[in-house]
Amino acid sequence: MAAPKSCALWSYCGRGWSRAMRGCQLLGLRSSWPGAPLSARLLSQEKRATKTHFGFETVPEEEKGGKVYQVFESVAKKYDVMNDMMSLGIHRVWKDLLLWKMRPLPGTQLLDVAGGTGDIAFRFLNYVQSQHQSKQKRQLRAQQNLSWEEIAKKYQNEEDSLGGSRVVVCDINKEMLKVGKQKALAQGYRAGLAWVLGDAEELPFDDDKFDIYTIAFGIRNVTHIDQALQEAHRVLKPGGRFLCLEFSQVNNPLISRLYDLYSFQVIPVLGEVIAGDWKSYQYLVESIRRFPSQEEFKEMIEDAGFHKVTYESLTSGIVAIHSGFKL
Ligand SMILES: COc1cc(O)cc(C/C=C(\C)CC/C=C(\C)CC/C=C(\C)CC/C=C(\C)CC/C=C(\C)CC/C=C(\C)CC/C=C(\C)CC/C=C(\C)CC/C=C(\C)CCC=C(C)C)c1O
Ligand SMILES: C[S@@+](CC[C@H](N)C(=O)[O-])C[C@H]1O[C@@H](n2cnc3c(N)ncnc32)[C@H](O)[C@@H]1O
Repeated sequence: MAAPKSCALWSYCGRGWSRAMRGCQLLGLRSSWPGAPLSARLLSQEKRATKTHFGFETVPEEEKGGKVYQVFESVAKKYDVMNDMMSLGIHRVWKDLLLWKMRPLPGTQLLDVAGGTGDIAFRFLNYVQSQHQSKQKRQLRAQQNLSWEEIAKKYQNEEDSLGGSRVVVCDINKEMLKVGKQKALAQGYRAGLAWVLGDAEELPFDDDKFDIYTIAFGIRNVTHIDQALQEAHRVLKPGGRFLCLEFSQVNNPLISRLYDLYSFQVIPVLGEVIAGDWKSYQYLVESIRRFPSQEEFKEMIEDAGFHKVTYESLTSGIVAIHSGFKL
């Protein structure tokens, strides 16, 4: 597996450090190389010693990104079928609920980070298209004197059918995006949709670009969650909304016992049987247990500068949707 080029960038913690590293990269330098300035080498050694978690494993920070990349490269082709099997289709309801919470207005510019195979983007396009069609129907009913040609013209323009709304799917993994693009082609999604390879911790977009930022089942995999949240804040327009759908903490002790049983005894077995990949699904359930609780995550979102942060737990807290605004 070839880790993405931006792998070296995973070994930073703050923005300044990231920029310095990027500068070194552009100059073809690495801070660990003997030719690099002493201060950069010392910082690099310090960073190398910083540990994080990959599921229940403790790993050096700079290794986590590569490991996560491998997981999703490995599961990409079976990803959608696995989700339906493991969740008995419930993940579809959770994703629909995210859209209902979002209620995008005509002309919404959405960025779906860690968008993978496009589930959120396709739901968004369906939603805005049906909203726009209803609006057009209402307008047509009000303009009874239009000719048939004029009516047909209104329905023909594909770009127009979305009322100016657009979605950009951004994901770090080429294989996940490849599967997503194939799905889009097969299901006839073309207009208003773009696919971008990029890291949630260092988004390849200008400041104040998007009305809504979504991340579904993605942020748990990011090495520096605080950095990803700051990036979300940066790319949103003032007034823009952050929405995150992620596994969370089950508070009912009985459900929690059943959930643990299902997670640890069933999910990796399904992973092995269906996708031939026990390890990736073991990582999935372990990473869920490592993720902060609803309240802790809410605080992290507030720390990144978001206001009016709220959350809603779904299915007894198996997942939660967090929402916040950039003011
Ligand atoms: C590598 O990384 C990943 C790979 C991926 O493919 C996906 C993701 C990201 C995840 C998504 C996009 C979401 C979709 C994927 C999942 C939901 C899989 C993860 C699943 C869990 C962590 C477990 C929770 C699942 C659910 C609540 C869905 C519903 C499932 C059931 C109700 C289980 C029913 C199954 C059986 C009855 C089969 C027999 C099971 C046993 C013998 C074991 C014992 C099990 C039980 C007694 C029942 C299980 C009970 C629960 C799960 C709790 C029920 C809770 C309530 C009803 C509130 C990715 O990062
Ligand atoms: C469980 S999938 C979620 C896909 C999709 N959002 C969904 O709900 O089905 C997690 C995705 O996060 C992506 N990912 C992991 N780390 C990332 C990062 N640092 N930046 C962008 N995407 C990342 C993975 O490549 C993968 O496609």
